[in-house]
Amino acid sequence: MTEPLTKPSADAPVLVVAIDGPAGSGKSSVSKAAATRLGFGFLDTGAAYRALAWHALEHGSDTSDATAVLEVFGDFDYAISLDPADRWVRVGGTDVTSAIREPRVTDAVSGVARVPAVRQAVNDLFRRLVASSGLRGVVVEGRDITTVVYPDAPVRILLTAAPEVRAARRSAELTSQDAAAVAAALHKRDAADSTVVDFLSAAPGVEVVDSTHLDFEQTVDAVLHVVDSTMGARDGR
Ligand SMILES: Nc1ncnc2c1ncn2[C@@H]1O[C@H](COP(=O)(O)OP(=O)(O)O)[C@@H](O)[C@H]1O
Ligand SMILES: Nc1ccn([C@@H]2O[C@H](COP(=O)(O)OP(=O)(O)O)[C@@H](O)[C@H]2O)c(=O)n1
Repeated sequence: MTEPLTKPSADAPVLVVAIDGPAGSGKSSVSKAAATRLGFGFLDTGAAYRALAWHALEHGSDTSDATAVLEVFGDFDYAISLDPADRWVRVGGTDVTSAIREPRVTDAVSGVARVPAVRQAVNDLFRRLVASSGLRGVVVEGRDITTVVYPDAPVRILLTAAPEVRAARRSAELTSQDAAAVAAALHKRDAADSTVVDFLSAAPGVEVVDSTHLDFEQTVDAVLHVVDSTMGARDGR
């Protein structure tokens, strides 16, 4: 299935595989693996909201105050790698790849993601990053990618898993933190985020991949199966 990374011609559209889902469903890790197998780029959109939350905290701003968030958004200089083999995130030249995963950022992120003007501006940025990537395809993952950012993407998937399974996976990843606290923070963030976008039910035309009873490789295969069958149907295969 692997194809050359670059586009066949400069004006060919970038093929977008749009993946949504709640926290801990595997969006980031599964999308990265799927992108690698497809020879595509990978865009983690949550990293932009996390980086903005980090930036606001650096300024000592109140991330629950929309006016304060908009003020720091004014000098938010954001850059991200689309290369699944070399992931990095920078704000104003500072590498924040690890810092944006810290609990203080995770706790603050839903506040900045609630501001409509921020969402509109970062969504435009995502589309520009993908369109100018020069890549043949990009797997784009987040909360509103299948519905708001790329409602017309040729492949749209909602990746989901039972809440207790998602909490257990996130706790297994964050071994230095108390498991009950990690689970509580994840459910609290889902509740806050779901007031902004519906990422728990699939919009018309969106395929559901439920990984509750699948291991990691089986989940990647299930996503690639949707890509293959959707593209095959589109190409008349
Ligand atoms: N199907 C799966 N089975 C087991 N572990 C998984 C599966 N999918 C993802 N994981 C693991 O669960 C954790 C959370 O996945 P992640 O990609 O960070 O989710 P999200 O981006 O949706 O928050 C990671 O440690 C990842 O390796
Ligand atoms: N497309 C997106 C992506 C993330 N987000 C916000 O950014 C936060 C962090 O996203 P993430 O993808 O890193 O979170 P996880 O699902 O990986 O835990 C989410 O909790 C949302 O508040 C969003 O609003 N829209």
